[in-house]
Amino acid sequence: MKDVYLFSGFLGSGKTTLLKNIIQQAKEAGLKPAVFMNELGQMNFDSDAVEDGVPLKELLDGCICCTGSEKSEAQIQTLLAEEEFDLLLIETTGAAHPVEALDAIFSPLFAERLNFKGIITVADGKRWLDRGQLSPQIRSLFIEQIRHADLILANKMDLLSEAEQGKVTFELQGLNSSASILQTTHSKVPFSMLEKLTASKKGAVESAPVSKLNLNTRVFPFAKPVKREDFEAWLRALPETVYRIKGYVPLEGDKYPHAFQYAYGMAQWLPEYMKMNTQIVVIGEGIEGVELP
Ligand SMILES: Nc1nc2c(ncn2[C@@H]2O[C@H](COP(=O)(O)OP(=O)(O)OP(=O)(O)O)[C@@H](O)[C@H]2O)c(=O)[nH]1
Repeated sequence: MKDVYLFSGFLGSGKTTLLKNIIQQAKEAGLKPAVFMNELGQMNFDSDAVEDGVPLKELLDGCICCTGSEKSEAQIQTLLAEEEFDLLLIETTGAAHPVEALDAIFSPLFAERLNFKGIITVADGKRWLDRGQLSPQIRSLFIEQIRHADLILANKMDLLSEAEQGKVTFELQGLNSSASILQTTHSKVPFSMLEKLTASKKGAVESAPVSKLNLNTRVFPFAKPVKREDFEAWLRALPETVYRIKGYVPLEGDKYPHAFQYAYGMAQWLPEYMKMNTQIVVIGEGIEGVELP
């Protein structure tokens, strides 16, 4: 039996960061992880985060739930048939309801082969404190992701004061008293803590299905390099309902594009050392009017 862990959490909360940490730790423990990811939008930036040699399957353009769990089943079946691995790490899109995403894992096809260990939900502490600014549907998804977790990471603690850290932890625990909760920065959790999980039986899903969310994704290819100041001014002017941007941005004067991440008002630039497809994906509500600078 192969242990399966499901990583849940809102857009930009730190799931890919967790994935990278756990891949590293599992390898150090002599285990071979495989990864199954799905992405909202047709681009697979996050798969760049998975190092070579780790078996990886992706489901682009949607979440496990809304593109049909059959497709996910097929991908997992291929992984099982073609690859040697000890554990499976599944990163769901930030727009997925964690329980709906379980459908594929609990397929009778895998009953003898997969041992589901639990849902690990990464919650962005700052976003939690400011949840009043989210639309009701998005807020309820955020809450569902916490309620169904077996382990909650109260993440991005470095961005909060001690009092805020306490408040977040207390409130998250109040939503789900049966889950363990850990305060983290950059989703740092010992793999041994995940190994100790034994998943609780998941009940019926009561909340609004994700398909009713008004989340949209748009992909913007760059025709030419942009000035960093112009791009940053554009970011500041974006509506608050833009939750997530990722991609590769060509900057004037630089040979290679920069990997770019934006989550909840915070931008991160990382230099790249090779040619990448210069485009970004923007995820949010009411983003029809958004155009590149
Ligand atoms: N300051 C701070 N930044 C963090 C922390 N954890 C992750 N980040 C940053 O937050 C951004 C989003 O992190 P990811 O791990 O890509 O988030 P994700 O949940 O995989 O995002 P999606 O796949 O879009 O849902 C990145 O720029 C990370 O470097 C943290 O604890 N503190």
